[in-house]
Amino acid sequence: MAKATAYFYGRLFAENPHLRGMFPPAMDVQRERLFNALTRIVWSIDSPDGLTPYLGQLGRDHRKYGVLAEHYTAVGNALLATIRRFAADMWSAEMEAAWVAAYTAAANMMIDAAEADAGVSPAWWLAEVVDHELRTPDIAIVTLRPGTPLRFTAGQYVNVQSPRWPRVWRTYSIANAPRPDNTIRLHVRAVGGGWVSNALVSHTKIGDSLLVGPPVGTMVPPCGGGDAGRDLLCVAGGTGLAPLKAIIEHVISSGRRPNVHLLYGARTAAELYDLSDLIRMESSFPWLRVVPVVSEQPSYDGMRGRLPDVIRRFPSFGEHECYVCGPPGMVDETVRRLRDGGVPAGRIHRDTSHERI
Ligand SMILES: NC(=O)C1=CN([C@@H]2O[C@H](COP(=O)(O)OP(=O)(O)OC[C@H]3O[C@@H](n4cnc5c(N)ncnc54)[C@H](O)[C@@H]3O)[C@@H](O)[C@H]2O)C=CC1
Repeated sequence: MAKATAYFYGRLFAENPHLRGMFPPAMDVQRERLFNALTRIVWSIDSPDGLTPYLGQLGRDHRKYGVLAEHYTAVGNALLATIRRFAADMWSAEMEAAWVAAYTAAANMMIDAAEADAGVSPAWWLAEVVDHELRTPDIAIVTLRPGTPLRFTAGQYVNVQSPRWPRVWRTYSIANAPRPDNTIRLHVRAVGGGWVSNALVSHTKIGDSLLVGPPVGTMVPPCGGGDAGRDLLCVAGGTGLAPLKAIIEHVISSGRRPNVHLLYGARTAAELYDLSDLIRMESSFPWLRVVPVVSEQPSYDGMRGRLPDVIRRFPSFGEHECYVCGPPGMVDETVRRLRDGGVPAGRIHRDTSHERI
């Protein structure tokens, strides 16, 4: 696959040199994003119900790059040349016709969504940093106030760009439900080699400006019907807490009173960077139960273990609406355990960074 993506970008930039300037200098994350998007489209081609909203979000999110309708033709040609080359013997005229039709339909959905969005919403927001709190040496909580209101649903995420790294966008979940003052909070861990995360944690201060893309993501709270009445289980690993905190805030502000279990995992007690806030939420909303779980500190005197294992110590969550977010390995294993424990797939909502646009 690495060879095919390298060929694709080589071909795209050779035939359209002016497009290179739209991409960041380092293409590693970009390659992965393209692969994720294409995989998602190919896997969903027979289920347009899921694909239409996904392509709509993808099209709207691409406005921040300055993407125009003609760019889709350039990308389509480079993709076709790549598939033709790598599928070699298996490729036929019928397959090519089917592929062109599928690509054109997908591109048109993205273009239509972007055009409709252009009438009602900015392509990106300039946001002022109004608070910056270092909770551990490498985790910061950054509060932003977008210049014009950014409408989102609890559980969604945004792409963020720092002036330090032009054209490099990284995704962060919004860690709060919509607020009257329009501010949004991000939980950011500086990761090794992470350009944007290090810029946000160590080189950003109150008064700075960042660029924020449109809200995306489908891990949102139940919005009505029978499921809205269910109790909730939220399983958060590290900064994967962010969207789950937003969902819990949303549930609290909706006036509903379901029981909410939040299992909040970190490697050490010191990494439970948001525990004091969560305990405050717990004391004002008695239906919320916060359970901190520490996996790599034998001296910790609370609940110890790995999140997927800890779930088994509780009575079944078979009747709950379950939300899981954190490192991909943790999410995969937790989802598997919940399924094994009798939770139907439709009631498990997940968000991992590798599935992001
Ligand atoms: N910052 C944000 O807004 C969001 C972050 N995320 C993702 O959440 C993750 C958070 O990472 P960190 O804070 O560095 O977490 P971490 O690596 O410190 O781990 C947090 C918890 O997950 C458990 N864990 C880690 N890997 C596991 C595995 N393979 N199997 C079972 N349990 C495992 C740990 O035991 C710990 O309890 C990142 O992958 C990030 O991309 C997801 C959504 C939003």
